[in-house]
Amino acid sequence: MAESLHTGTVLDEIIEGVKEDLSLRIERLPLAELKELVLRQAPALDGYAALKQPGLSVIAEVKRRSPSKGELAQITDPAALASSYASGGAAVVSVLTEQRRFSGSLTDLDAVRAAVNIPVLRKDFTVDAYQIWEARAHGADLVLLIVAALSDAELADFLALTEQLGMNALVETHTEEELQRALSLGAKIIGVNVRNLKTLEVDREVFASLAGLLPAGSVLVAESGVRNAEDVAHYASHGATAVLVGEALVSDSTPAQRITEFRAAATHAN
Ligand SMILES: O=P(O)(O)OC[C@@H](O)[C@@H](O)c1c[nH]c2ccccc12
Repeated sequence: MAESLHTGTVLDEIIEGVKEDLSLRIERLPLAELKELVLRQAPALDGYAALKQPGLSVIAEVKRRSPSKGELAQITDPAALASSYASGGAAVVSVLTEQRRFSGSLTDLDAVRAAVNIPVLRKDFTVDAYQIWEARAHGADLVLLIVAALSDAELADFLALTEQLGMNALVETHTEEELQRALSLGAKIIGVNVRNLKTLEVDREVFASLAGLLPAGSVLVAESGVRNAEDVAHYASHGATAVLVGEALVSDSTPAQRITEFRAAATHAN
């Protein structure tokens, strides 16, 4: 286990709850049965290709609440929200499935999967291979792997499993050390979360400082704290190939237009 798991941070607390909820699901549906469901799924869509398209890609998130801000929006119809994201030109829809802090669920993931034909990211605190099988069983094409929550051995295992399942991983980093670990284990899609998950503080400058360390041509996602087109232009000018946006989209009355505006802002930044 990573050292961070013993220090009592927000991340540690979230993961504790995730593990408790997970053990109940495993009791209800053992891994062998879950694997049967995966066999019945259509093959995963290519999330890497979707993010590598020319221009800035937007990963638009279905996010009900957050530990730092509480409820963000009353999302009564996650399928309709996801459809509007797709119509605005989102490359990928992210669905938060963590229940205790983010009020997400696999039900939200199912609804979104049925509503759109672009790649879907299951956004959760992945600490067990079971969650990756589960993501695929529910039609997700990508999963989030948070480097701060995983040992090298776990990260390597989980990357291999996503590949085996035809999926992609968004590998989230926040420090140079985490970035180096992600790169040395062969992560293809790197995320830089400007929010520190141990303290929940946002520092947008973290993005530029880590982006500069990456080889040219990397698929690089700027995560968190996108408030407006200016923030998007800022990340794009520092090398983001994609931005991951939650709050600014769920709290907007016209999210499709907002996505179109974000994509245009990046064109001007380069
Ligand atoms: O709502 P925002 O500030 O646009 O952030 C979206 C996304 O980056 C954030 O939800 C996030 C990034 N990494 C995470 C890991 C777990 C849970 C949530 C997250």
